[in-house]
Amino acid sequence: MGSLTTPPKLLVVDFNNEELRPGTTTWESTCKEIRHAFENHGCFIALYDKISPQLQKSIFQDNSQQLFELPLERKVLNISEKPYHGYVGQISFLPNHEAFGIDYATTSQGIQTFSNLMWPQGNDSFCESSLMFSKIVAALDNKVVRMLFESYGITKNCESYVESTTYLLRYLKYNTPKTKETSMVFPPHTDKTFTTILYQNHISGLEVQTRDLQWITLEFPPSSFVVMAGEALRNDKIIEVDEELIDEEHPLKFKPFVHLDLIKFFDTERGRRSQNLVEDFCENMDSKNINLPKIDFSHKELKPHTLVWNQVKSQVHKALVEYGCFEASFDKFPISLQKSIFESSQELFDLPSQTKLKSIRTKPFNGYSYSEQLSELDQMIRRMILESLGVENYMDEHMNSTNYLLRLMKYKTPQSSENEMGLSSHTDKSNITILYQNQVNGLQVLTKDGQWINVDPTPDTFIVLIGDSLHAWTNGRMHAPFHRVMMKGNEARYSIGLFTIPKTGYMIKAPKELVDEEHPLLYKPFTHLEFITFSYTEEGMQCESALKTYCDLKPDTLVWNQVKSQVHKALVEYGCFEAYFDKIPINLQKSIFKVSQEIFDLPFTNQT
Ligand SMILES: O=C(O)CCC(=O)C(=O)O
Ligand SMILES: [Fe+2]
Repeated sequence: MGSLTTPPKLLVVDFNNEELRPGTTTWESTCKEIRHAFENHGCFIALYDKISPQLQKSIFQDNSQQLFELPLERKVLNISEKPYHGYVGQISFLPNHEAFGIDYATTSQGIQTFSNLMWPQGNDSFCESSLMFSKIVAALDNKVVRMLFESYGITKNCESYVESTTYLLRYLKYNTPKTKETSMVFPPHTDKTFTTILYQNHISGLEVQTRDLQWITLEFPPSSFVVMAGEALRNDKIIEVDEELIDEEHPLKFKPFVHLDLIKFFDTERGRRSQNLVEDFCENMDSKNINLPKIDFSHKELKPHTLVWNQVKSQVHKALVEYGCFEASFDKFPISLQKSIFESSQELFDLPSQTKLKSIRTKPFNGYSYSEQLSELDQMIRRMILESLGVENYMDEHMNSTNYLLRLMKYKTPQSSENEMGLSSHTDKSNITILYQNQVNGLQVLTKDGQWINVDPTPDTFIVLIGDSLHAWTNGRMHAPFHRVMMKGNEARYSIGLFTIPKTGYMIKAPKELVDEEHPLLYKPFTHLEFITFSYTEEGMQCESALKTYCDLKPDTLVWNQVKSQVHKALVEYGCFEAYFDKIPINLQKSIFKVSQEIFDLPFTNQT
C-alpha cells in the first residue's frame, strides 16, 4: 500500500483554452487523452474558470453553511426514492460525513422543490446560485461526454445520451477530523453515475485509486474540477453499448440498463457486497420475472400428522428459507368478511380526523372475527416452521409468547403518474405478518439476491411474511425480507396486517437446538419492546437493519465487508499485507521500541 513508486500524474485539461473546439487538432488529441485518462485512472482534472469568486462563495460559504446548519428534522425531509439521492448523514460508521442530494438540479423546478422543503419561507439566493452552478457544471459535463463519445467514434449516440441525462447536485461536508492523523471519512467506492464532477473548497482529501491500485491524493487548484468516470461508464467501454464498440475482441459485456435500477441494486445486500457492481447487477437483471411461491392452506385434511400437512410444511419451509415470504390461499375466510373489512376500514379512514381518533378509541373497529379467523393460519404456519426445524418441543412456549396486532393501512391515490413510494423499504419487527389488501397492488418484496419483485395477490390469497423476531428466534433460518409499497395508478390502496407480536417481557432467544458450530448464535437475546424502542431512535431509523445494529454478534457493516474482501484477496495472493491500525497510541509505539532498544543494549552477560 505504501507507494514506493511515484504516483502517476493525472491528466489536466484546460477547458478555458479557446482552441478546444470541435474540429480543431487540440480537440481531437484531447478527446484521446480524456479517453485514455478515463480508461486508466478513471478521472482527470478540468481547468474551467466559469465559477466566479462570488458564485464560489455562495456555494461553499453561504449555501453550504445554511444547509448543514439546518436542524436534523429539516434535513431528513430531503428524501428520495433513489438511494443516496437524499440526505445522508448520522451514519454510525461515517460520523464525519453528511450530504444532501438535489435531483434534477439543472432545472429551476428541481432546485425549488428541494429549497421549499428546507426553507418553507423561501431561499431565493440558494436557488439562484445552485441552479447557476449546476448549469455551468452540466455544460462542462456535456462537453466531456461529447469528447468521450467522439474518441470512441460514436458521436451519433451522443445526443440521445445527453437528452437522457439528468443531474444530481450533491452538497457534501466532511467535518474537521478530530485527530491530526489522516482518517477515512468515506469508504472506497465507485460512483453509480455516468460521470461525476467534483468541485471542492481548498481542503483536499479526495483520493482516487488507479487501475494498478495506487491511491493518488488529488490536489487540484481552486478553479478546477475533478471529472470521474462512474460505474455506468467503465473502462471496458460504455454501458449503452453501441454496435460499433462490440467486436470479437470486445463482445457485449453488459446489457443496457437504466441508472435508477443500478443504484437500487446497490442498495440491496447483494449490491453492497458486490465487488463488481455492474456485472452482478446485469446478471441480476437476467433472472426471470419471479413469482412468490403460492401455498394452498384450504385443504380440508390440513391437520398435523397427515400427508397433506407434511407436504405443505415442506413448501412453507422452503419458501421461508428462500424468500421469507409466500402467498397463501386460505378459504376458511368467508367472502362477506373480506368485503366488510374493507368497507368498515374505508369508513374509518373517511371520518374527520377528530372523530377518527375518538372512534378508534371508543368504538373499536370490529376486527375481532377477522383476527380470530386469521390467527388460525398464523398458528398453522408457526407449527409447521417449528416442526420443520425439529424444535416442536417449544410449540407451547412459542404459541403462548405472542399477541396479535391488527393494523389498517391506507395509501392515498398517487398524485402523479410516476411510481410513488407508499411505504419505504423495511423488515417487520413481528414474528409473522399476514397481509390482505383491496385489489390495488403495490407491495414489493426484496429477494435475497437483491431483486424487487411485485407481489400481486388475488382476492382469496394472503401474503405471509417473516419478521425480525422470528428470524432471530430461528437463529436466522427463516429469512425476514425487506418489503415496501410502491403506488401507481389512480386508486387508493387499503391493506390490513395481522402482526404476531412477542408479548411484553418475553425474551427472544434462539433455542439451543438451533445453535451449533455451523450455526453460531447470530443475535443476542432481546425483548420486542426494547428492540422496537431502539428501532424508532434516530440510530435505529438510519441504520440498514435495526436488528443487526441492535443485537448483532457479528460485525456486518459496509466497511467491515470491504476490508474483509481486501484481507481475503491479499491473503490468497500474497499471504501477507500491511495493516493500518490506529488504536495503538503513538507514545506506546515509541515506548515499545525504546524498551526493546534498551534490552538489546544491555551488556551481553546480562541478557537472558
Ligand atoms: O400495506 C402493505 O401491503 C404492507 C404493509 C407493511 O409492510 C407493514 O405495515 O409493515
Ligand atoms: Fe411491513
